Amino acid sequence: MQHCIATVSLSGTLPEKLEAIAAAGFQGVEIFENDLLYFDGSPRDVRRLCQELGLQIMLFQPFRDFEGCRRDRLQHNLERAERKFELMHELGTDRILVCSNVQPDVIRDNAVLADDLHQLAELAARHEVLVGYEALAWGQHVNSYRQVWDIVKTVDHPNLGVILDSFHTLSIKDDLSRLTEIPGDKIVFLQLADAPILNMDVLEWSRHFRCFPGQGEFDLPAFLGPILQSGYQGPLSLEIFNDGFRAAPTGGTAADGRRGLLYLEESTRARLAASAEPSAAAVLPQLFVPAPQPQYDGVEFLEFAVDEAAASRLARWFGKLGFAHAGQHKSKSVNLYRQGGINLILNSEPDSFAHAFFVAHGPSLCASAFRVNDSAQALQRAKQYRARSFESRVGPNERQIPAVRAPDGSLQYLVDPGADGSSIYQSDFDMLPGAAGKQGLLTGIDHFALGLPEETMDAWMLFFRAVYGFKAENEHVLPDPYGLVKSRVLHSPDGSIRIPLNISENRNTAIARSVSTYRGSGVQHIAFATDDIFAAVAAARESGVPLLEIPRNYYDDLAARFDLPDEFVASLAAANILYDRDAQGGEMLHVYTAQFEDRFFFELLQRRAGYQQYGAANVAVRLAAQAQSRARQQARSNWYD
Ligand SMILES: O=C(O)c1ccc(O)c(O)c1
Ligand SMILES: [Mg+2]
Repeated sequence: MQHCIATVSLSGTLPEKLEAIAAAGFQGVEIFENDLLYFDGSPRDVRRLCQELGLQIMLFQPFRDFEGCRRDRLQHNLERAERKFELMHELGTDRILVCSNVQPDVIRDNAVLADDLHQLAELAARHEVLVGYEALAWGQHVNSYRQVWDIVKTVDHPNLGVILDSFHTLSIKDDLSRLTEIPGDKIVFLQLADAPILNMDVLEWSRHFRCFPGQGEFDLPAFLGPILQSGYQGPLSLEIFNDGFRAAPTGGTAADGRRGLLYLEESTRARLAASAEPSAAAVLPQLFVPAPQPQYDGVEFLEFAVDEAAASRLARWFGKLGFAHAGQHKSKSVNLYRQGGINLILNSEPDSFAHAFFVAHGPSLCASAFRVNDSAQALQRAKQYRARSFESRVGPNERQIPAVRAPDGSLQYLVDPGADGSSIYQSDFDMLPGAAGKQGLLTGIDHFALGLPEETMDAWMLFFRAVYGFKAENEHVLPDPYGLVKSRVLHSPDGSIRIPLNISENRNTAIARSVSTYRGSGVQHIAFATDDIFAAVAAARESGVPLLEIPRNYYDDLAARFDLPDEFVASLAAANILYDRDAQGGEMLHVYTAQFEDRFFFELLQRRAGYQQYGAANVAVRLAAQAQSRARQQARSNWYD
């Protein structure tokens, strides 16, 4: 379908916005009146600029507080409209949005509103433009698309139709069943926005918290599906009022918007394909179908960008945690460490992607690799979703692994089993005696958590949902001793890959400090799975892994909360193991290591009886314990001691 976006959705000057919109591949644009007012050129200049960029001006908006106004204002309002119609000729657009009146003195009589809109439609006919009437959710009298449709039906004029906006309909949980009543050709325009579910004043919610499809929590396919079924063929247009977007780099936001519309098309298509109605089958050919999302089988490896010195320090940590040095790259300064099904790579190759990443961020996670059933297909899907692919320099006989750039520029490799059954390591590495992987106590990567700059969370959500088909779990707000942390887990549909994403608005929380240390997003911790947490802790202690100490008070509370036997609680306390239990009796037992150079730490974790969460209740305990440990360390290192 054709894609359009309102200029209000982006930061920058009008020419900057238009350039970004064209570069992202939109066919059209809604000119928001304020953007025109602030532009130091004529409407004809805007028209020319759009033409040069290959953009069609699909709508001009908004026109406010027209219908049902004070009777002595009506003539003035019609004259005001006429001036806008003339302006639209200069812009070269034939559609205008009239939003429902929000003035307290509006006349609450649909016959009067219909009469006013009839006069407006007559005027529009003389100017050969179309008027679309939109219900604002906070409209004084008209606040639902159902009222708008009733009035438009009454007026019954070829130059007046309906404008639908998903925000105004879904924010008030409006009845969607009458959407199919509106014939497609009576829908003048269709605006789409997602949003997080928030309990707040609807006007404030709309003006500050809208986001792109796939970034929020609205059921947009339930809204778009019926509209397409009733024959709407016009563009899908984004109209996003969002404080973060107004401040974010223009090009990236526009690109996210395009991805959001593609994702909405794919999700709506899936919904309609499951329907038995013939009108649903009829619209499928219009909708975006990318390559199917891959099937996943866990994390293949995690790769760290390091220099020689950091490589040897981190390798010592890996050794203490039971990893074997399993391979040495044939042509690069890259080493593989392995235990159970876990592969960790240290990359200190000068003049490489990892090196550039190291220079920018210091010791950090520069790449992760997902095991997929078909990496070529997974890469194709990523490209269809306009992700950037990456090709690394490979030596002779080394394997080129398909890779995609994540929103922060780090890499995500897509690794499939390969036709000849050989592993990616066999072709590129000289394998060492420990190559089979030490049969240690750690068996796999349960999850790895990232800390993100606050304003980038939306982009990550959409990227993982669209490109990889990951699911987003509900947001948790967690207390850090110095502020709040918001955490949302993304996981592959089968649960084999889990990535908690964390943001914080406060400046001194663990997440905020992580963002400042890395100068951007970065890995916060990596959780290794074990089948025997007590043995894993004993082994870690034995080899001198510093573990995070948990206060005694925590265990007293635990005994009370879960009614656990005293000896069990004592054994947890002795090992600094945190505990959680879900409603079905599933259990999680976990410990944390100290931080590696104030950047990231490891978690050893055992899930029992199908426990699926992350011990959110324990995060606050961990954050407080980490803050205390940092304070102790600082006290020890004071210069005057
Ligand atoms: O917030 C507003 O005023 C506003 C204006 C125009 C729209 O199309 C809309 O959805 C909201
Ligand atoms: Mg709107």
